[in-house]
Amino acid sequence: MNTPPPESDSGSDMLAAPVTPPAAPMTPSPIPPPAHGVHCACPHDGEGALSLLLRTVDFAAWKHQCQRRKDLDQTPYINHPIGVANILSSAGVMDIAILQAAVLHDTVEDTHTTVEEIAHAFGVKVATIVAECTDNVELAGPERKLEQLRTAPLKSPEAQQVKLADKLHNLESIRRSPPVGWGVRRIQAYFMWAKQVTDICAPSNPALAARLQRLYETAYTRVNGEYFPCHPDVCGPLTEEEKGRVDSRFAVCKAGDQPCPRPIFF
Ligand SMILES: Nc1nc2c(ncn2[C@@H]2O[C@H](COP(=O)(O)OP(=O)(O)O)[C@@H](OP(=O)(O)OP(=O)(O)O)[C@H]2O)c(=O)[nH]1
Repeated sequence: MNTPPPESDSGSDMLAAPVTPPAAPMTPSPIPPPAHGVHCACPHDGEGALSLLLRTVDFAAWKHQCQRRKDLDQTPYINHPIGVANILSSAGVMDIAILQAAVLHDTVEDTHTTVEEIAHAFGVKVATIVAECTDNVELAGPERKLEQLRTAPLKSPEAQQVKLADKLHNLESIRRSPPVGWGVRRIQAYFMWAKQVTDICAPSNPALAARLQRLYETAYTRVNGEYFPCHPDVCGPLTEEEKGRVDSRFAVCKAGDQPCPRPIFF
């Protein structure tokens, strides 16, 4: 007895179509292949801005996948570069190369990525901005900070805008949830140094500069239950609105969520 052909829900003419064996199932790999390493050329022919930006975010997420921020909640590192790009875009920056450079700005400094790799994947303009935003990691902390001050006026307006957004994101995250172990003095020292850098870069994007100025004038942080001005020289008195903001660090957590109990360092 002949067995009937398997039923199809795709209409009768599908029954007449030649049967092709199903493709072999893909073996899941523990680590997905770095699509960005396979794809090259910059940008891909005909690639739209949205696709290009997503490819850039995917590349950066891959590179930062093992890294966490220094805050108590051990936020995934990639939140920072995405946040920096979002600050620029919400300030009206539409140059896709600047947004891509923002997403990639810490890949060379903090991962094994090279400027050449970025140039290959995303083009020379993006790679040049990223290189300008990359500190010389061979310098010790204080020298690196002086070097940022020395080089800030020499940077392109594109790189200066990324620096403004980078600092704004770092400062806002310090205000909300300072890195583990940072006391008031360290927070204030970071704010004072950051202001010197952003004052130099301010003309590249007045809207971002104005946001930073507001932050310097209003930001407080809470350490051991006490409120302190983040920038001791320019900050005004503590307002109720600011107090609420400082206290809102758990606002993004759902009820029952806990911050990571133990710092993880990579
Ligand atoms: N605010 C904040 N910063 C964090 C956090 N996690 C990591 N960082 C990074 O730490 C650096 C600031 O800490 P510092 O003590 O001043 O720098 P250092 O560890 O490299 O010496 C910043 O990078 P940088 O390259 O040294 O300075 P920048 O040029 O990005 O400002 C910032 O991106 C976090 O949770 N909050």
